[in-house]
Amino acid sequence: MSEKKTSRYAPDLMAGQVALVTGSGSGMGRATALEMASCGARLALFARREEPLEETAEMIRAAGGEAFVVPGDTRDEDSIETAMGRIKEHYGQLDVLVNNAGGQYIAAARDITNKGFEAVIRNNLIGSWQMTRAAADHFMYENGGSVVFVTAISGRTALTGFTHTVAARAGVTGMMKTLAAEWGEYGIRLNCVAPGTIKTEALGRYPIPPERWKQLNRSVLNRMGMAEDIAGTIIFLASDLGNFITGEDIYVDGGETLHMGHDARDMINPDMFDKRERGDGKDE
Ligand SMILES: CCCCCCCCCCC/C=C/C(=O)SCCNC(=O)CCNC(=O)[C@H](O)C(C)(C)COP(=O)(O)OP(=O)(O)OC[C@H]1O[C@@H](n2cnc3c(N)ncnc32)[C@H](O)[C@@H]1OP(=O)(O)O
Ligand SMILES: NC(=O)C1=CN([C@@H]2O[C@H](COP(=O)(O)OP(=O)(O)OC[C@H]3O[C@@H](n4cnc5c(N)ncnc54)[C@H](OP(=O)(O)O)[C@@H]3O)[C@@H](O)[C@H]2O)C=CC1
Repeated sequence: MSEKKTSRYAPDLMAGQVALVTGSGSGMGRATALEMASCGARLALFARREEPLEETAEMIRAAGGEAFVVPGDTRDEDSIETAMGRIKEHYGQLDVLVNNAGGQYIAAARDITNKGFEAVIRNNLIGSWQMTRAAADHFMYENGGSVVFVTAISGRTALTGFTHTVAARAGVTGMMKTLAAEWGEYGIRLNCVAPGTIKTEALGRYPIPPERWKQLNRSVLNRMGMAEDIAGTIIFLASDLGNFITGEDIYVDGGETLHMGHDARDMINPDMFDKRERGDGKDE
């Protein structure tokens, strides 16, 4: 690794380890891949679009790390098998899987069709299961490993307009806990990171005007979450720092799920809400 690489963790924290990060062409997946590389991990980058993945790989290589691209769809078993085969060929091992790929559309529950519900379950629950099962089959039953799932605020709170994805993410959490109980004997640790509202380009795809994000940002820390906030937690869980942690579900949401029934400070000084940031990935 060259001197260009910077990390908040020790530069050899993940030395000798191979990590597969899904959805690593953008947002939190990219931030995680970059920081894992700066900790000495060798990366396999997985998503549907090759070009953004190549950009991430280039960024890693430019910083002196090692990465290669395996395009695929978490919903497609064949592409997952191909990816696992290529990782075996290229690195001969897989120690860490980050199931970060996902997405959904916003809709009122009464407007979600069965087909639409199923599409979101496939993208966010079944896709993660398929990746995890394949990683265990090909690598982790034999050598152990660590799996981190990126979910979303679910379980602790309702999120109207997102019934399908809340169901999927809560499903991932239940699956993770059960697998953690079953697979401890193979040395496989599994955990979830549940982001709150994180400032990535993805939020800009929602049909709301930028100024509305200030009001929607419910973090009590007076800022939006950043992709790096999530990356740091994923690495903590995936690496040896989290060696005795399995079956955990960590919310990284700036206190968004603290559930203030009503914020009475608004009656004392309404100006204190002015500092909230917009969340569509762009500047004010
Ligand atoms: C106002 C916002 C307030 C937010 C408050 C803060 C909350 C923050 C927390 C949010 C948590 C999550 C954040 C993020 O995930 S960021 C990511 C942003 N999302 C995206 O980037 C888009 C992701 N979506 C997709 O990739 C696809 O839509 C999906 C994979 C989910 C489905 O694709 P697929 O190809 O499998 O399915 P089809 O296109 O064939 O469609 C099948 C049926 O699904 C329904 N559908 C699909 N898209 C939509 C849509 N945009 N609107 C309505 N319905 C949709 C539909 O029934 C389809 O069937 P038909 O084609 O027969 O109609
Ligand atoms: N931003 C936020 O506030 C929150 C986000 N989340 C979740 O966190 C994760 C990362 O979010 P964020 O970085 O913001 O979003 P992005 O949209 O930037 O990243 C998601 C990535 O997943 C990939 N992807 C999506 N579906 C598939 C699939 N079926 N197979 C393979 N790759 C896929 C996409 O790449 P490609 O299109 O090339 O396949 C994309 O790069 C997502 O699961 C998201 O739903 C959860 C809570 C809040």
